[in-house]
Amino acid sequence: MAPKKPSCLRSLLLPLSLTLLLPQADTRSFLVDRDHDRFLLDGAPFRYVSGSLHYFRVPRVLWTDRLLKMRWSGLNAIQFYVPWNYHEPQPGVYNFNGSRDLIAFLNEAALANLLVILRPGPYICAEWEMGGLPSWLLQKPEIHLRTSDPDFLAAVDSWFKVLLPKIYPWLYHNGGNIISIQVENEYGSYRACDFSYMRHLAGLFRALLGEKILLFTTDGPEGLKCGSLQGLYTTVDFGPADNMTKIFTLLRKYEPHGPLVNSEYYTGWLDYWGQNHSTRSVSAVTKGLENMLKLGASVNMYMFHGGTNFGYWNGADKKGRFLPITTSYDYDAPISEAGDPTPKLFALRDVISKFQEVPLGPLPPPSPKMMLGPLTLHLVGHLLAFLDLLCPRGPIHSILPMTFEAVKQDHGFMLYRTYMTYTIFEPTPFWVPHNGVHDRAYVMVDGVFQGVLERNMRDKLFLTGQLGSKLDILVENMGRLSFGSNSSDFKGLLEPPILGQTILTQWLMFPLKIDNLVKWWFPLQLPKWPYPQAPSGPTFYSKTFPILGSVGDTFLYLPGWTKGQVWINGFNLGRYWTKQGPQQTLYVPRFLLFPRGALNKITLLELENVPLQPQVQFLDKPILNSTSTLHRTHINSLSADTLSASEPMELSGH
Ligand SMILES: CCCC/N=C1\SC[C@@H]2[C@H](O)[C@H](O)[C@@H](O)CN12
Repeated sequence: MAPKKPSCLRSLLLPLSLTLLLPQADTRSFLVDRDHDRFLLDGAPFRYVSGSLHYFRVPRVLWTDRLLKMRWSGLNAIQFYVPWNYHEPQPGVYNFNGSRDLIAFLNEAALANLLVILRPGPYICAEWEMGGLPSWLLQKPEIHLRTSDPDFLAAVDSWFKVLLPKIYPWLYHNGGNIISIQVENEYGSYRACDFSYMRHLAGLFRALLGEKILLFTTDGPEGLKCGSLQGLYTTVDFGPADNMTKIFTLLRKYEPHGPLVNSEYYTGWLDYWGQNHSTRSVSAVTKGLENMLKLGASVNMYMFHGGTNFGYWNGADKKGRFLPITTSYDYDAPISEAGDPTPKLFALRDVISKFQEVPLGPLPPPSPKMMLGPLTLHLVGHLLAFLDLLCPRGPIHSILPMTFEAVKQDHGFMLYRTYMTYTIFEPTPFWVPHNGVHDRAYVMVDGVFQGVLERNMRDKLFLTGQLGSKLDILVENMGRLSFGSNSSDFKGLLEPPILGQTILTQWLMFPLKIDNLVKWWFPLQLPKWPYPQAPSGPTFYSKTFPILGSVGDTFLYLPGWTKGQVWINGFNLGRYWTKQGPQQTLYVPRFLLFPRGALNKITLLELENVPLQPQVQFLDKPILNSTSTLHRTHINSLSADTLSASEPMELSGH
């Protein structure tokens, strides 16, 4: 389906027979039939069986593959968010190119014969950085996010006046494939409960999208009171372990008539670094789906394909302590992070086939996988040795430390530097009051790594140093809170650190542009290391390697490394945290790799400790469920030849 075109042009684009069959834009409709508790599509009873996938977690070259697999699974619709921060990196600067080409994704979905349930926010949650809100909103520190705060609404209006006109032609009644649009996201779970805000959003959507498009809200059962709004169709979200009858009965208090809708039926769940890998059983998920379909409900399965939090895009939760989301968003979904069908997919397809026609024909086979290595990486240099290149504009000086937001550093890392104003002979406590490290701080004195301070976890180190010694603190932003009562999750040193009895002042802030360095400046002449000790702490390692045969999808395995960031041929693959788990491998889509002997390059920024053998491997299977304790047993279980293989060998691509 293409967006609205003059009917004469449409008839030229389509064979006459098809033109006669397809309803013209002026007769296309997607409506709620309250008399019969159902949807109507072009006047005929319709129920959607939908699945969520996020274009912003899947490289564009893989969109078609994932969408066709979802169509083959029996889905007739997909649901996805639009992350504001993915498209407006700075105020008034917009990016809808490449893997951000939202219209191209809508078109790919149309070509796969999939309708679309769109969720443009402005807040989206989704375990995405700051729930999709741009961090530059926090340059006004007093802003009240997700409320009728005029500063927040002004930014929202400006963003939606760019976004919504782009999707207008893609609304179903205009000839496109968007059948409904969600306003906000689980607003009832947010402390503000600001109806003026929700009414403002509803008014903005109506003003820019017209009266015909179905607008809806989604909330958990406990959020319906503050999350629903008159004029917006109310839907719920719940998983296989929840009481469907009880929740749908509660929903009927808000929508006495019209189709029952579960907008997020959880097929799996998210993972946090340091916690066990989450799964949901095939039997429970399929049973719950069948029960809902028997009721005539429309259902969206969250997630149907999870994908990956590449780069720094993961969000975080707060459950007693700060919990960053892992790089993998596999979600134990029916389609795996690498795009492979799982037993859960086939079981769900069988259930769907009992209620509606599913496409025939074979599902595309799993993608070719490859193993490689182990590769031995070499030391490129300590992060401090590249400071001039990492911060070409030079540092910002301030008496007190400044946050990432104050210096307009959205993601990644910032170095904070001060100088010791007296000699400290005895190990002296060093800490940041009020849990003020957001989120991890790698502390160095004259280039020597002293240890890590971690939000909620580790708040004190003991330091010594000379008068005039450099005290360097590399602070890592581990992703802003994507759920919970306060999304104003400022990053950096939120308070001036204290050494002994001294509040440390006179700071230099170096916002680091690491991705630019990795992309453009490596390989470099090894910079001179100005300190007597060997580099320790944040250090770059790298390896250039050929792949002799064809390439396949693969999973980067970093045994013995601690925590850091990885780039493959300049692409930021995401964070690793081998020491914490449960994720032990990073998904590497084959299109990132050069085949047939061309040179590839892997670059690591290891933040803590490098293994004695600085090796990595590429495996043909992911390891997502191995916390550090389990991990050692897992290492032992890996076949000896896998671990002891010599340097790069011919690919076992298959
Ligand atoms: C008890 C759950 C409250 C938080 N809601 C969640 S956790 C996983 C999912 C995604 O974040 C999704 O974006 C939310 O809308 C609902 N949900």
